[in-house]
Amino acid sequence: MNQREGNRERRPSRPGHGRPGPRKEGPRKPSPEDPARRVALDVLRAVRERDAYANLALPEMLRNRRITGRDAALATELTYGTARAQGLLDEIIAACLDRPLAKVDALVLDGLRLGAYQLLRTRIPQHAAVTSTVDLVRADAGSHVAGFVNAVLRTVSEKDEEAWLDHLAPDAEKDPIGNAAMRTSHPRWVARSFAEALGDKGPELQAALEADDARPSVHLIARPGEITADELAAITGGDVAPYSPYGVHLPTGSGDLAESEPIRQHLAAVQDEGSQLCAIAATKAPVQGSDERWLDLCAGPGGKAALLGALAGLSGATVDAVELAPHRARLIERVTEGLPVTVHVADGRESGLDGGYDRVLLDAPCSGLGALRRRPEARWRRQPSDVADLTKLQGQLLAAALDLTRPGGVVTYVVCSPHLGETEGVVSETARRAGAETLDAREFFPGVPLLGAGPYVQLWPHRHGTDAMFCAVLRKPGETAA
Ligand SMILES: C[S@@+](CC[C@H](N)C(=O)[O-])C[C@H]1O[C@@H](n2cnc3c(N)ncnc32)[C@H](O)[C@@H]1O
Repeated sequence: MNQREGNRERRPSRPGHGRPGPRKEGPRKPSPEDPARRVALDVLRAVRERDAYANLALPEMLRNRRITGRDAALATELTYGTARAQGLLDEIIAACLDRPLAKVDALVLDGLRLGAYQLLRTRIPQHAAVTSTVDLVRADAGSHVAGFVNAVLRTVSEKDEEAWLDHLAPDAEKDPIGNAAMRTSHPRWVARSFAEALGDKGPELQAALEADDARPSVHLIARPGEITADELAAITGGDVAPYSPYGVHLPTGSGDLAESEPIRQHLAAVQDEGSQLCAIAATKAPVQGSDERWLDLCAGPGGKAALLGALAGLSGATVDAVELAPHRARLIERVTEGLPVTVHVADGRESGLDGGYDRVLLDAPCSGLGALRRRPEARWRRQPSDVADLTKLQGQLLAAALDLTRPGGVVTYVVCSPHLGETEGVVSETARRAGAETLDAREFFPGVPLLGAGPYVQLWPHRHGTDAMFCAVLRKPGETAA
């Protein structure tokens, strides 16, 4: 039943797009009665209006409004859950309207998404989900929209999520990718790129998308030479990571990490285990001859540079870290303080550095499709055209990385994406042009299972519990240094 059929008398005259009616000016006061939902709605709005990142905006708002405990947990669940499920929620909301979704005022749509998420994916009672949402939207967009929001949400609540999916999802036989995409709330093009990388449109694609839709645990790195993973796990109450010797997994929902003592003392940092494994691989690939000069060509904000720097310090090497954005270069300086790392603000394609490096890590700018689970709204913000722009830059940076490497030295190419354009496409073409040898990267991920046929490594949330990082290792041809 659509909204016209079921709730005609409740619908407002027309809460038109771009004409939201009377609104309060300036920042709205947090509602004392419902601080959690107020924060969630304000973050969703900031994401939409200012391109804010939910995982940065939310903790800041919680801190500023002094929201803690159960309210903070509820705000987190509602904000991230709604942002992640946005496309699916929109499909369902659209099915309850008698006009295009684009005609609904954006402020009202934020509220409808938040309300629909509560109805479909939480155990919050229907009455509480609807009434609280109506109250919030009324405060933001005016009383005239209250009946409309109430009516739409009541129509949403007539089915549970599974029933909506049965109603709306494409046929699984005819369109398996479209079906899996909708069932796991992913854009179709993202699901297709996963399917192409996995070589599967069936159960494994479904598992990969489901893992990508789940809230991930936070991974920490115990800084080599500062603290061991065992010690860090004991202090934080986490578990030692299965593959990285420096990794610790925290339980989901661990509190404010900025408050964590090991992080405050710079003994540990937040870093996905997949990122740790790729940085370690960059130090493991055998080079022929000297092994003292390392380069991190796209280093900001410095997670991998800090790990490289610590390992370089232990082995007597030094690291040059290049970053285009000055503010990100400053972050590298901060996290590599005391380590043998020199930071350069430059374009990696024309860094002006003297070449002849023994090892180069290129952790290239990428679509981030491999870390969507950590950035709730990202899957709806990214566009297929982003990838085309990025692959050109990635190819240029990889060619520059090979130029800066001495004969016999190695380049490790990493992206946080499984998209074949950014992974195999960039590497095979650039390696061919440069005449570089492709090494079997699986050898530098000891103990990590399910790495496929090689020579590249593609990690996956559903197989490894990591972000979907890609890693290729190339050796520059030519004479070796003594
Ligand atoms: C994937 S991030 C690197 C993450 C980093 N390795 C870490 O572990 O923290 C890519 C970085 O490359 C930088 N970047 C983008 N274009 C660049 C260029 N042409 N030269 C150098 N750095 C660039 C971005 O600003 C971004 O900080």
